[in-house]
Amino acid sequence: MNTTYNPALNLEGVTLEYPDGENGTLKALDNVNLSAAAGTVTALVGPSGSGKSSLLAVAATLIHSTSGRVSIGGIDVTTLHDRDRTKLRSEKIGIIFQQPNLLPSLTAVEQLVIAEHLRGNSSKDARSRAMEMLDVVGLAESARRRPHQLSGGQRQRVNIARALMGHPAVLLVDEPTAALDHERSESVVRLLCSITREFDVATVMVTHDTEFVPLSDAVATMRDGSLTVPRLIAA
Ligand SMILES: Nc1ncnc2c1ncn2[C@@H]1O[C@H](COP(=O)(O)OP(=O)(O)OP(=O)(O)O)[C@@H](O)[C@H]1O
Repeated sequence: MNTTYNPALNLEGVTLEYPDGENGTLKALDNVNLSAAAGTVTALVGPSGSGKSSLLAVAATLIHSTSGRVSIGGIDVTTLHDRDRTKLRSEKIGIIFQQPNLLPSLTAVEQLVIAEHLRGNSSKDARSRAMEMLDVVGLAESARRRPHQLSGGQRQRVNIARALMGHPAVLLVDEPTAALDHERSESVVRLLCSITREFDVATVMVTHDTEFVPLSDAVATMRDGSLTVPRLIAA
């Protein structure tokens, strides 16, 4: 029996350097370790410029770390060829940015169906799964609305539903409440927590709203590229 435990997302000794000046480098991530298990939300906090978005971009396999290991479900992505990494990203990772980036001319359900087509899945099931995911985020009644007919909170819910379309194992969320008022922010964070449990995904959420941190399972702080060991939050 194989008893090896592989967290959904694992970063080990990850360092990321950006070129800075003529010969210098800037260390945006400095020996970062982070492990996120399925069904849990890890909140990532820290001052501006501390490296939070860099960490998400490396975890999303959108940029290569300078050194260290990034694993998704036990697969070391740092050793994969570009095509395999792109495939793994599309099959395992859902990314939610602060701005939903919806296409203005498409209805809510079409936003989800087109994402599935871009993923190479043009099956007829895409539409029924899209309706299902809109229902999960409480927008079944708004499936035929276009972005300008939705509130900011509803647009962010479409964004979340779209990220769920590909059955991700890992959800990476960057400031999901940046454009929302307090009430809508809280309901979006609560929704992210409940889908994390319902779909058994590992969610890492960058947030400046420390008020909502207690809704997550653990919190880790970035400071000058270094990450503290995540602290568990009592239920
Ligand atoms: N493409 C880049 N090239 C060079 N330096 C970069 C680049 N992207 C980010 N940085 C630098 O890396 C450091 C970390 O930036 P990052 O965006 O990850 O921080 P952050 O914690 O997400 O900040 P914020 O909360 O303001 O979004 C900063 O010093 C930033 O200036």
